[in-house]
Amino acid sequence: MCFVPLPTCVKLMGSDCGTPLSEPQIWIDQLRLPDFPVQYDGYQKQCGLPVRCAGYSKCPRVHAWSELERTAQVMASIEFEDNSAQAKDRCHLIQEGEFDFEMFFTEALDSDGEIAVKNTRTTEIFLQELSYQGTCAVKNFLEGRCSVNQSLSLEQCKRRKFYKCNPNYPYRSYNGICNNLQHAEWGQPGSPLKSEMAPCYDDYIGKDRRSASGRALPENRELMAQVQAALNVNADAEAPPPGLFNMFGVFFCEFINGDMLGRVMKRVRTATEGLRGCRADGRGVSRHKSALTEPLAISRADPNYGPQGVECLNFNPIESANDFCEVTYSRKRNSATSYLDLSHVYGDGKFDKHGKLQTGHCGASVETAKLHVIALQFLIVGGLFSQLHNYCVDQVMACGHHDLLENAVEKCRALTIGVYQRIVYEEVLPVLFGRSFYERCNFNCEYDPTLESVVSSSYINGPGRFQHIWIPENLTYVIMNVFYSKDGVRGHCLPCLDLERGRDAGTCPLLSYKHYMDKLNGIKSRKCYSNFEDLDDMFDPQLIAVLKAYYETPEDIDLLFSIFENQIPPGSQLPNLVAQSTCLEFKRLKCSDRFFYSWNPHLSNASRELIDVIDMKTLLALFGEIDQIPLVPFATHSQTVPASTLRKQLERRKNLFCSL
Ligand code: HEM
Ligand SMILES: [Ca+2]
Repeated sequence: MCFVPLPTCVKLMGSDCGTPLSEPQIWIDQLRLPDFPVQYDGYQKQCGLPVRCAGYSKCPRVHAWSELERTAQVMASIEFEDNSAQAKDRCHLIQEGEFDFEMFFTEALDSDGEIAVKNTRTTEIFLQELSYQGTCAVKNFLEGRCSVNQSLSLEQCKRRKFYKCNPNYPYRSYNGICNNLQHAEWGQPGSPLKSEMAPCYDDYIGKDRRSASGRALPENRELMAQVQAALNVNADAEAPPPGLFNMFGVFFCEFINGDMLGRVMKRVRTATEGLRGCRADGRGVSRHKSALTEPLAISRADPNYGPQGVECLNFNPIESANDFCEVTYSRKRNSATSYLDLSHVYGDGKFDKHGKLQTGHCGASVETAKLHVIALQFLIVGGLFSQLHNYCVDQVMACGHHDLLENAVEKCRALTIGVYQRIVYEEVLPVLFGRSFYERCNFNCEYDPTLESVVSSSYINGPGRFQHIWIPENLTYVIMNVFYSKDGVRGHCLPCLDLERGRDAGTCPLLSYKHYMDKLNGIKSRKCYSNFEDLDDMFDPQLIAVLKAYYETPEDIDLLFSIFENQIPPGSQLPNLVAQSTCLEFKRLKCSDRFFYSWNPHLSNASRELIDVIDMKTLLALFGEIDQIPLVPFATHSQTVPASTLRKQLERRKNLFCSL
C-alpha cells in the first residue's frame, strides 16, 4: 500500500492570504559560514555576563610540535585498529532483535575514508594534549591567535585531491564535485557541517557544555519527559483548521532533509548495524561497549524506563570531519551532498540498460531504500521522483530521436531535479513560511559562486528539528515512537535524541544564538533575560516552569528549545527563530547551486516549461495512486481535482519531452 496519505478536502486553503506585505525584507545576506569560526560572546557582553577566557592571551607551548603530531598519529592509528578489530566480534555489535538494531548503522570505509577518519582523530588527540596546558590557551590556538600553521604538517594531512572542472559540461556530477568551478569540493558528501559561531564545548574541543556555573546540564530524558508532560507535545490533535501545513508536507520536508543531510556515526573499517554501548536488556553499560559509543545513563526516576529497571540507552555520536588536520574547532560530518540534487534518489548514478532507476517498494529507488529509513512515508515521497525520472526516459525514447541514451538520462535527471527544486521553493516553503515571511526571506537571489554550499550545524541540531514535534503518536515507524517503540516496551525518545545530538555537536545556548540572529536581522533592542520569567516573550508559562526547575540560569538553556517557541511570524507555521534559521539555510542552498533550475543555462525551454507544469499535484496525479488530488497538496483541507484531469493536461504537453 503505497498511496500517498492526504487529508480529506473540505475548503479552499488560504490562512494568510490576507496578510499585508508591508513588512520590510529583513534579510541581510549573511549566508556565509566561516571556515575558522570564533566564539560568539555578543549576548554575554551586552548583558554584563562573564566571558570565558576574556583577556587571556597565552598560547600553548610545545618544543617539539612535529613529535607531538607523530605521537598523536600513532595513537589514532592504534585506536582505529583496536576499534575495528573489536567490531568483528558480534558481542560488540547491536544484534538483530534488539529494538535499536540498525538505528546507529555505520558504513564501511574505503582507503581514503580510513585516512580521513584517522586524520580527524589525530588532530583531536593533538588538541587534547595541548589542552593539558589550559583550555584558554587552546582557544587562542583554535582561533588563529598563536601564529602557527592552520593545519598539522603530517604527510597524510596533505593528501588533497585536485579536480579539473570542465565549465561547459552541462550536467551535475553525482557527488557534487565541480558544481562550484573554483572550489570543486564544495557540497561534496563527507564534508563538515559549519557554523556561524564556534561550538560551545566545555573544553573547546569536544566535552559537553556545562552550565555557566560549571555544573552538568539537566539530564536529557528527565527534562524532555517534563517538557512533554507540560506541553502535551505530540498529542494527536483534533482535525486541524484549513490552510495549515499537513502531514504530507512533513514527510516531504523529511525527504528534503535527507537530501541535504546524512548522519554518519563514528565508523570502523567494516560496516556495522550499530556498535554496542548498553547491554541488550538495557540493564547497564555492556562489558562489550565500543569506545566509539557514549551510552546515555537513564535515571531511576525515568517515568518509562525507571519501573523496568532500564538504566542504559545506546547513543552513538556523529563522526567529526577534519580530514586535512586543520587547526579549527571540531565540526561534524555530513554524508550527503548539501545541494538539493536528489542525491538520495540518484546515488552515484546506477541506471539499468534502459537508463532507468531500479525501483523497489513504493517505486523508491534502490538508493533511497538504502537509507535505512525510519518511516515508510520517506520511500513514498522518494518514489514519486524516481518514477518521474523513469517516465521521462520512456517519453524521450518514444520520440524516436536517436539521442544518446546517456543524454536522455541526464536530461531527465535535470528535469526531475528541477521539478523537485521548484516544488521545494515555490510550493513547500510558501505554505510553511506563510506568504509574508516568505516574501521577507526573499529567495530572489542570483547564483553566487563565492558562496559555499554547506549546512549549518546549529540549524540541524536545533531549529531544523522543529517539525519533529508535529509527528503524531499514531504514526507507524520502523523503529521508534515519541518515547516508546511500537511494542510499547523499549524505544528511543526523538526529542531526547535531538537534545543529545545538540550537546554532542557543541551547539551554543539558545540565547546566544537568538542574540546572533537578532543582530543579523538588525534588531536593535536586544533583550537580556536575567530571570526565567523574562522568557515570557518566547515560551508558555508551563514551559518556563519546567525550564526554571531544571536549568540554573536562562543563558544555559539548550538551543533545541527554539522548537518550542510560541512566537510565530504572521501567517507562518514556524516559530520565529526556526523560521529565520530555516530561511537562511534554504537561501544558502539555493544561491550556492550553479545548476539551480531557475538559472541553469543548460536547461532547454521545453524542460523549463515542463518544470513549471509538473507541479506537486501533477506528480501526485501521475504516481500517487489516488483519484482526487488536492490543489494545494501541502495544506490541510484543500479543494481537489480529479487525477485524470491533471493527467490529461500533461498529456497535451507530452511533445515537450521530445525537445528536452
Ligand atoms: C516524518 C517524520 C520524521 C521522523 C520519523 C523523523 C525521525 C528522525 C530521526 C530518527 C532522526 C535521527 C535522530 C538522531 O539520531 O539524531 C532525525 C533527524 C533529523 N530530522 Fe527528522 N524525522 C521526521 C521528520 C523530520 C522533518 C519534517 C524535519 C524537518 C525538516 C526533520 C529534521 C531532522 C533533522 C534536521 C535531523 C538531524 C539531521 C539528521 O540526522 O538527518 N525531521 N529525524
Ligand atoms: Ca543532496
